[in-house]
Amino acid sequence: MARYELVKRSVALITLTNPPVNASSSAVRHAIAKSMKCALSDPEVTAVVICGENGSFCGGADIREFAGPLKGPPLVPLLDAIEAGEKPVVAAIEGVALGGGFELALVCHYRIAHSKARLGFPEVTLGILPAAGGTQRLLRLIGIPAAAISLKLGIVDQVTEQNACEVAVEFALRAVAKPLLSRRVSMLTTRCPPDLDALLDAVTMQVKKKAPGVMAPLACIQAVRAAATMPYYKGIKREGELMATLFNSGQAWALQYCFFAQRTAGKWTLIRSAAVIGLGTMGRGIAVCLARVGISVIAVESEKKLLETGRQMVIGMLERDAKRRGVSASLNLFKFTLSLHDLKDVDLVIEVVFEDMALKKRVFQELSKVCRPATLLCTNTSGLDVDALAGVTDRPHLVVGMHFFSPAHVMKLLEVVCGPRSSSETIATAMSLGKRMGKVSVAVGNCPGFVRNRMLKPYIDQATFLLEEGATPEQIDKALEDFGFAMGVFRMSDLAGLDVGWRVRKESGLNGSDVDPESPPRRRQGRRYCLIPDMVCEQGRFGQKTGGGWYMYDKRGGTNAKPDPLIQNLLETYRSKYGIQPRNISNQEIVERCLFALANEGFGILEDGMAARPEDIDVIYLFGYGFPRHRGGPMFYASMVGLERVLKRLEHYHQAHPDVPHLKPSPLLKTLVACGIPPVQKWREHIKTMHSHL
Ligand SMILES: CC(C)(COP(=O)(O)OP(=O)(O)OC[C@H]1O[C@@H](n2cnc3c(N)ncnc32)[C@H](O)[C@@H]1OP(=O)(O)O)[C@@H](O)C(=O)NCCC(=O)NCCSC(=O)C[C@@H](O)CCCCCCCCCCCCC(=O)O
Repeated sequence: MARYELVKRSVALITLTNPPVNASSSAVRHAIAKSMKCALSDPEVTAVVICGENGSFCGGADIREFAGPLKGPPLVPLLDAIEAGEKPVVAAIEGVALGGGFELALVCHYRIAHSKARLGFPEVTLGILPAAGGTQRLLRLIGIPAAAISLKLGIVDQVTEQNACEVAVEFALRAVAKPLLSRRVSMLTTRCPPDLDALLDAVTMQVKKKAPGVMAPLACIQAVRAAATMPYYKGIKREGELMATLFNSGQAWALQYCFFAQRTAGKWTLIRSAAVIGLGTMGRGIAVCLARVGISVIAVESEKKLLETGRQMVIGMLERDAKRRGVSASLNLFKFTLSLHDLKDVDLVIEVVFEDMALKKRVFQELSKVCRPATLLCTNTSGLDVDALAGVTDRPHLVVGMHFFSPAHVMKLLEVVCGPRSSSETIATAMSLGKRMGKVSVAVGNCPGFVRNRMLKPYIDQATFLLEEGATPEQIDKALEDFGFAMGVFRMSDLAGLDVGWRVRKESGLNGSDVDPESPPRRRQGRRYCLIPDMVCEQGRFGQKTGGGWYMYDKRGGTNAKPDPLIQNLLETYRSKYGIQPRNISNQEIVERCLFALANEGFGILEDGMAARPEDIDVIYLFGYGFPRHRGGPMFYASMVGLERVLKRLEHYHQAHPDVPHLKPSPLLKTLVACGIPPVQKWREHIKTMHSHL
């Protein structure tokens, strides 16, 4: 509900995490209170920044909670305590700061707002008024009457086009040790026009004429009068009295009902029930995502023992998730079964069985027989041909890929994979289901690996080639982490597990018994191939889960990565076996080879029409691989470096490594350079092939 972390050593960053709009539910208020206590009592913390996750500061009080008994820490004392604190608190406002969200911003000592942020008090549309000090503080800040934009009014201290949170952290560091008294809005005196009574009377008349019989706007005017004529402690009391009258009024109930009715009416959905086949890690996560948004789920496994394990894990996840969100667990939405026949009435099925085409085809054939003709059939394959699966069904137009990322109930990204025969309605339904589950859904074409995994291959390949040439996993990771990734490629691979890639390489004939015995060393299928990842896996080292991978860990599942002499030894033996003279490799080369190869594949994807636009690729990398947001994503990063430079460096590296096709500059990159390097938003105009659905 709120994340607490220390940034720049001395700034406590409190991030509200209550999707979709970070409404200040009782759980959020509780988390804010706890985080503030932590920040104020920690001597290392000199300033605090409050922001909201996913581009939204806070949409105000959780209106749903108004229907029941009020629980959790009350907002007014919580906000008063923030304002009274002795450390500067800065609000970093992106998206919306509405109602209670705006009130939260007003008690912060400084406000940094993104230029597109929206601040305001829409309470009156809900039949109430801003009753957490909003009427009293805003007027003290901007006076009566007031009109114009926030910066001019002095509501915000800085407007930015950048990431508001990062700007706020820098701002907070500068605010340390500055006096706070004048920053406490409740301590200010309201600036009033001399003809206050006449002004308020005129406004009252207008309101009565425009909205006859409506109570909330009139109560707001009374609260304004209180702000103008009373000290804060009396004004806030008056605000509370007015709220108490409105809060339980039929008008407030009706208006709040309208708010939700309007949104419910817009929610025409095909998907009320779904099935998940396979209760491994992914299947369990997907099942939780579905149930979380009220979809009833039939969960299927092939064996009794697996079903029982899956059931217990799902229940545990649901209970933990519900506790975290302060709601009750929706266990009643679940049914667990061993029989596909139970799926005959569901609206949608997501297949999450083992990544084996023959097995998946059998499942899809069976689904074709048991499900009603309108049921959508989705696969969570991470790279297999969605159209080949569609081809074994009686409804290829209703087959689509829904590629979740692990852990599925946490990771925001969803790739909706459009096969050539998937209908527009099918794709639209999968996209809207993704949105409903709170995912960032991106439609992609049906090619091996789709977008994220297809691009990951050249990125990881470069990293392993650099190992062959003399680098260590630590050196490569450090260079990428300095670039901004939370984890370098090897630490990330250890976290994800090395065995999946190993199995995929075996299935593609790159390793194992299918390898052509005639192929020269370190070459497969006509191109350079690094054997080191396979050798690591052959030793049973699959990453964190086995206690060792590219690094060693203190235990299975450990997260503390330490350089492993065994890997160092393996690298040295490998290099001497293949006569490779190790060389010193610069961080610049590491970053360029990994990231330019990544972006180059992105250009290839655009050219093949497998992603609609560079922004889609960047969003996939921001939400599906933790690409550093301040770099914008791989395609934006390439544009910032300069496409001409990217092209030159790729040409240089390809010349040095002609057996690595991924380093050969893509024709689209060349075209963009040749036609004067248009901005990212215009690249689409230069793409010839476009997937019919994208
Ligand atoms: C934020 C928006 C602009 C976003 O718009 P968008 O179009 O992007 O998305 P949607 O509108 O579809 O919304 C998405 C989704 O989110 C839900 N939602 C949005 N806002 C809220 C919210 N505030 N609470 C709960 N849920 C919200 C929405 O329903 C959608 O859900 P779905 O399931 O359909 O996907 C736009 O959403 C928007 O404008 N939201 C409303 C913003 C707003 O009005 N905010 C003000 C809220 S009221 C408030 O903040 C009050 C505070 O001032 C004061 C609180 C103090 C309380 C003290 C109570 C004292 C009572 C005293 C009485 C005592 C008497 C007694 O003893 O009984």
